[in-house]
Amino acid sequence: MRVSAEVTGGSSGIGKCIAIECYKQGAFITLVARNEDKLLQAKKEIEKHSINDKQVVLCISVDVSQDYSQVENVIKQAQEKLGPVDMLVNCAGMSLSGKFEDLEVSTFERLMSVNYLGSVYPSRAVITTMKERRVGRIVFVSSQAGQLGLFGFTAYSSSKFAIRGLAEALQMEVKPYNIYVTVAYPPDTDTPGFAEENKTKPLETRLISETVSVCKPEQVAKQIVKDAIQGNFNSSIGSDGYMLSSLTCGMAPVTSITEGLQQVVTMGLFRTIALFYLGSFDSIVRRCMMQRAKSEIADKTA
Ligand SMILES: NC(=O)C1=CN([C@@H]2O[C@H](COP(=O)(O)OP(=O)(O)OC[C@H]3O[C@@H](n4cnc5c(N)ncnc54)[C@H](OP(=O)(O)O)[C@@H]3O)[C@@H](O)[C@H]2O)C=CC1
Ligand SMILES: CCCCCCCCCCCCCCCC(=O)[C@@H](N)CO
Repeated sequence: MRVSAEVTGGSSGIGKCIAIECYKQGAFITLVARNEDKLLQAKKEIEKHSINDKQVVLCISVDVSQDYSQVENVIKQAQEKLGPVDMLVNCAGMSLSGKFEDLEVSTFERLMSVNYLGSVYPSRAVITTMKERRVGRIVFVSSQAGQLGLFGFTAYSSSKFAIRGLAEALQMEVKPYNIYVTVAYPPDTDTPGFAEENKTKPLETRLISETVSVCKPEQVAKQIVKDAIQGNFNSSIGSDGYMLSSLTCGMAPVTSITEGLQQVVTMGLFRTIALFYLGSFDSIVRRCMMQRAKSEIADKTA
């Protein structure tokens, strides 16, 4: 049986590693992103990992955040070539950080359209066929910053929180059709997108983020693909990832009795640990503010 996986943002970083991971397991791949050179480059890289000579990597150049009918059309065309999508991974996204008052209003609009609407459109385009076939996996790539809000991420965090609401509601709708939704919450991950983000990241954001160490995209991708295949609603990585997911489970669907029991038992402990983290984040913010005030005074008197 041939399995077809479609990965938005599949030309770079985490998305590319997810595509490689699926390809290694024998899937046919559709990569969706804007830049055609990067798409072709990624296609070549992915094809090195083939396990049989029938496997295909198809590239689609489209902006997932702009025009729904265009997204729907290209996905339809891809499905005509490679068959219906079994797994959709919504990984196209971007991050911009800065203090609330320093971020352009257009940045809020941009992040919401790429990170949120850019996940709605492809999902909306594949869901009807998935429901008809009674098969499917839809993966959303949120972020640890979609589990807690932190300094500098007023625009980014909200776009990543939005994904969670979408995923919870959608999962309740499609579960009877044997379709499983996964939301991934990666920590900082060493990708071209992360390097770009770091160019304008406020000091506070960097110091707070450094609480959790930077992951390799291959490792994040492996975990996401594994959780998606197993039909886990939650996908996280590392001990902080585990604690954050358990602590912020809210009314998220539960995948196993063990998972539910672990959440019940660990809640109080993890909240206690979280209070210490929150205290340390506040003191980072205060320290940075005092440092800036000091250097301003020094500049004036110099
Ligand atoms: N790296 C990190 O630290 C973390 C990342 N994440 C999330 O993981 C996802 C991937 O991140 P990462 O691998 O770092 O990012 P990269 O910048 O390395 O890759 C982003 C991918 O998305 C594509 N893309 C971006 N905007 C659009 C668009 N409007 N339409 C279609 N494709 C688009 C890019 O291609 P092109 O530009 O050609 O369109 C590229 O393929 C993002 O959603 C990010 O928020 C979550 C937690 C941590
Ligand atoms: C029990 C409680 C445990 C608490 C642990 C708290 C850790 C907070 C660190 C948050 C880091 C945010 C990473 C965002 C990554 C991202 O999305 C961008 N890099 C995208 O490019």
